[in-house]
Amino acid sequence: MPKFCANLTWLFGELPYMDRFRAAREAGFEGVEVLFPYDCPTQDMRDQLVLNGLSFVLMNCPLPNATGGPQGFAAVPGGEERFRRDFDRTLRFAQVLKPLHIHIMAGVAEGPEAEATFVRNLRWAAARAPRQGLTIEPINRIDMPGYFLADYETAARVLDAVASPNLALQFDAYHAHRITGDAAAAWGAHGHRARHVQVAGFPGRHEPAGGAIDYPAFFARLAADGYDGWISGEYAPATTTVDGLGWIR
Ligand SMILES: O=C(O)C(=O)[C@@H](O)CO
Ligand SMILES: [Mg+2]
Repeated sequence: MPKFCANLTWLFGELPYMDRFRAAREAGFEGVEVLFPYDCPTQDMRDQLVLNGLSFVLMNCPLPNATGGPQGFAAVPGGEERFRRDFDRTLRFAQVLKPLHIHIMAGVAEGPEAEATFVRNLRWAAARAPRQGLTIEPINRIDMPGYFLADYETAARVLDAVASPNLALQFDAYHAHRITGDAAAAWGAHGHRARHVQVAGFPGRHEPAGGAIDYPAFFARLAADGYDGWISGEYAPATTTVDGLGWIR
């Protein structure tokens, strides 16, 4: 049985943030992720997780940049100090929130020097928090122009170079389809590196149903491959969140 979790940054947006935890539980989810859980009282959020018996699956590093500047510095040459400071701040939140994974964002950069910077920073982070699950995620450059990590071959090289047991691939089927044109084939080639999966329909990034990605087949493939991590709904509901949850059944 797949473990589905709800991305509360995208789902249940009809509700105030703190009410989304109970709504997710009532809708049948056993886990949630929040991309940037930084601007709410951390203990209140922890209480919601415990009260509703929810696993906290994932959060992002770094904190959102309130000045509208770049999001993520892990692959930005010259941004090492900023990356380390941000990572340590994320770890302080993580001590309370206890996420299974922290997704480390690469930021906007390009070229071999950026890749070398990414590897160095990830090695540092993996050693700094050896018991914390960490992920990196290829994100398509149409949605995030200039984002460094925008293909699976680079992700594979970086993961091999870092070679740390607590760093793995975050496989977002929506991005995979936009990057490669075939999410299922990308999973076939790279899914063995994944410890976290996110899903959304293509091309609209609504519910994972009825678009270009055959999700019933994709979920069956994950199960056949022995994937036992979480599958997160990270999409913009086409109508209301609850009305759109038929895909889980
Ligand atoms: O954009 C995505 O897809 C993500 O998973 C986010 O973590 C990026 O903010
Ligand atoms: Mg994603």
